[in-house]
Amino acid sequence: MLNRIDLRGGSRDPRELLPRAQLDVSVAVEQIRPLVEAVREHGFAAIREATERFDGVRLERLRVPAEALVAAERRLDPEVRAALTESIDRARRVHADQRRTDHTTTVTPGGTVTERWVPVERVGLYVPGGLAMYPSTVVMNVVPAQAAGVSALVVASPPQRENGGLPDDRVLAACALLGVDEVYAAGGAQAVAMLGYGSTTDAAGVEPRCAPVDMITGPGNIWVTAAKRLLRGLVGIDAEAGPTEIAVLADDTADPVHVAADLISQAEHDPLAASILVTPDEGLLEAVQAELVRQVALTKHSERITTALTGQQSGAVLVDDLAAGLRVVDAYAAEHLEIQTRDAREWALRVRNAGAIFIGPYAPVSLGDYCAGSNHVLPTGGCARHSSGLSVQSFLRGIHLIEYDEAALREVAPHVRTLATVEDLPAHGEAVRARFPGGPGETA
Ligand SMILES: NC(=O)c1ccc[n+]([C@@H]2O[C@H](COP(=O)([O-])OP(=O)(O)OC[C@H]3O[C@@H](n4cnc5c(N)ncnc54)[C@H](O)[C@@H]3O)[C@@H](O)[C@H]2O)c1
Ligand SMILES: N[C@H](CO)Cc1c[nH]c[nH+]1
Ligand SMILES: [Zn+2]
Repeated sequence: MLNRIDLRGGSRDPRELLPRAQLDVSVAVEQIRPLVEAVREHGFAAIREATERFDGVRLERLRVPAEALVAAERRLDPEVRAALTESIDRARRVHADQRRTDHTTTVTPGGTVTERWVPVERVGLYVPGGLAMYPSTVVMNVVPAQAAGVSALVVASPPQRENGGLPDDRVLAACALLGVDEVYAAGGAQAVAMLGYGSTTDAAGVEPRCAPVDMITGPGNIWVTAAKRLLRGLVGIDAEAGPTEIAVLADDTADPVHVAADLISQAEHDPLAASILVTPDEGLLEAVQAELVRQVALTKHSERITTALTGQQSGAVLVDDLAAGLRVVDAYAAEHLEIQTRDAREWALRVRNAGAIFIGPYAPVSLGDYCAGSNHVLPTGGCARHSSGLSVQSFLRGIHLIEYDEAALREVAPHVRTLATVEDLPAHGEAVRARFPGGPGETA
């Protein structure tokens, strides 16, 4: 089912040989650029037009009324409430430990630098809702933002025809459970543009407008990811968290039934999702291929799963040994990496590039998607080489406070002046000299 890629005995850079989706984000950026520009110029009217085109919903208003949030929370199925509560509780415990404390370094007597951690003020959280509904993503966005101390949280999620043009009911309920009351029925690139530029909230412009945010986080399909890339700079964004990826590094100890189930679980998100098996064991590879055929036939979303598994972004990679497999998964930098080998933890500690690593037979990616306590908003498309998943840190800025007294500045002044001269920026040196009019020796 998966394309077979044989890297045994080869010496080429695995990055050239590894599968990745053909439709890359930069292509999608050009596709959605006119839409983002339209939202910037025409606000609600452009959002409404795009929503009708892509979501099949005619919007009357963007802002979800407070009563609808309360009602969704009341309607929540008790089992779903219990599961969401558990997910929130575990995520809160992990994210509380990520909080940062201010730190002061005494660089010299009388000279200190303090790093103060300050939350971003107003944040837009995107919660997907196209092929699947994502109340769990409300949890993964909101919990770290609240732990960081963000004061204004705004959620945007696609309107659903079945819910009268409001976002999915479980998504609304999750917002209510977490105390988020500013929620907009908008999806795709138009939602990201609305968050970035702001907009009036209804056709008549009667309701208060959605004020622009300082930062946009959250996962989404290729158009959401493209819009975030386009708005980067105007607003902060987290890592690009696009179509889901799973790589499994496995040896002969792995159970092919588990491996296949995990590959399928993430292919379920999107026809563009990527599932990759990396193994030195040809027997395991064949057994997983057979299991995929068997399990896909039994699963609900078999059509999009088959598209994802047979697409050029997915594959079964044969390597000489686990060390070679490690080089492959490092080059790929998967959003999710499972290690199903002997001494799995040892191998996991050697990995350099991955969004999150799931170790051993009892830590499937689905656990992390919902209830491990870890965050499921993770970098895709190779971004794990330079970025991390969503965390408290994503919502904080470290601001340096520089405090030097007269003696401390005098002591270092010659070095400042030397560097200013080297860079041919003499006014920089003068700004120090002006404080010591007594002469070049920095004596007052
Ligand atoms: N990396 C992560 O952390 C992570 C976490 C959860 C989900 N995901 C990914 O999020 C994605 C969710 O995708 P989804 O589609 O279900 O929901 P989505 O909310 O991301 O996208 C739906 C929106 O896309 C827009 N759209 C649809 N077709 C379009 C087109 N042709 N041009 C422009 N816009 C269009 C619509 O307006 C719609 O509102 C999946 O790819 C999933 O793998 C990633
Ligand atoms: N696997 C997704 C991250 O790529 C997260 C998710 C949410 N719901 C189910 N799965
Ligand atoms: Zn998932």
